[in-house]
Amino acid sequence: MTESLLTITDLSIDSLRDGTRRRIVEGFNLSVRAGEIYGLVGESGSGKSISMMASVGLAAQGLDVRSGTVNFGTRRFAASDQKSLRGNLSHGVSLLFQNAKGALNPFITVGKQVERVLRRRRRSDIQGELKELFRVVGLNYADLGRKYPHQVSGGQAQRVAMACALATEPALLIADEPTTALDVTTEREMLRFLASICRQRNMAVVLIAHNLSLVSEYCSSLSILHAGQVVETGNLAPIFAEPLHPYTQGLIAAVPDVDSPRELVPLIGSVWGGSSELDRCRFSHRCPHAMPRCERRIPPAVKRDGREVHCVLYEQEVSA
Ligand SMILES: Nc1ncnc2c1ncn2[C@@H]1O[C@H](COP(=O)(O)OP(=O)(O)OP(=O)(O)O)[C@@H](O)[C@H]1O
Ligand code: NI
Repeated sequence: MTESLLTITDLSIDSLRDGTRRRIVEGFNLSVRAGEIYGLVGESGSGKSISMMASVGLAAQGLDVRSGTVNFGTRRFAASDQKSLRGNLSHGVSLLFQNAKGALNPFITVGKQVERVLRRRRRSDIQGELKELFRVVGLNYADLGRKYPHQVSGGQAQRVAMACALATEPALLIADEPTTALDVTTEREMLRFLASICRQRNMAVVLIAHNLSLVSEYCSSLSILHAGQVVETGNLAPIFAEPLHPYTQGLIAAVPDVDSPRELVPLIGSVWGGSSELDRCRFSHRCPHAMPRCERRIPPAVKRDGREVHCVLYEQEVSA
């Protein structure tokens, strides 16, 4: 099996908003191999973006990285050392966000914007490489290179952003809801395309998303995050075949199935409800199986069939 490219271990992050300290990511782990698409799924506010941004040294103001280590290739960093993470990972990691159109500079043609990124690492044959990059992302440089961002479609803008991201030949791409702003057809096209680039370049991708069913079509491994805690993580197939965590079960039950339509089961309650105690399962206030011990400590990690589940329902397996 290929070695892991990026491994995040025991990442914890506090928020310092309004003068109060709040633990918003607790014991986050993730490991992605070269050439693999890794899905990171959870509801809005569950901590997907801040976990990944903090892992590459881009934790925003108001956040305090309390613990964790990041291994990237053969190097190891303390997650709290954001400066050194930023300095060292900026060469191997690219980021892709939603709303590419808004992120591109409206006063510079899309061709020039890709060219600028390209110039940071290449000295020769810039024009040839530029045309090639446009071709790789499925765009024609002659048609689009001289257009300004407002003159291209949302899907085309996202491809331009992808060309910028690929121009540095990253080993890892963190795609934070890259298709949320696109229509369903363009969204699938974009993800299929991402998957093929990932294979061709042996590039690792962490794909952050809300939509579990969509992500599951493209990734081989998955982490499901709830209120800053990973609830279930590992290989996609066993998680889908037999979701163990009640939250994963709820998410999968909420996915419409075209082949066998059934009533959808909406998840009740909000991500951050429940008591503000730190050492507890943060899903217990929404959980149909909640019991008193869920409130007493962070649930243990239980390994089963190529995945790990964090839930007291399986804790007898830890000692077994
Ligand atoms: N700069 C910040 N300072 C303090 N708290 C923050 C900051 N940025 C985000 N948070 C808080 O961290 C939590 C997780 O935010 P994050 O953006 O990672 O969620 P997410 O899972 O990416 O959600 P979405 O799907 O909406 O993007 C939220 O409760 C948010 O309010
Ligand atoms: Ni986010």
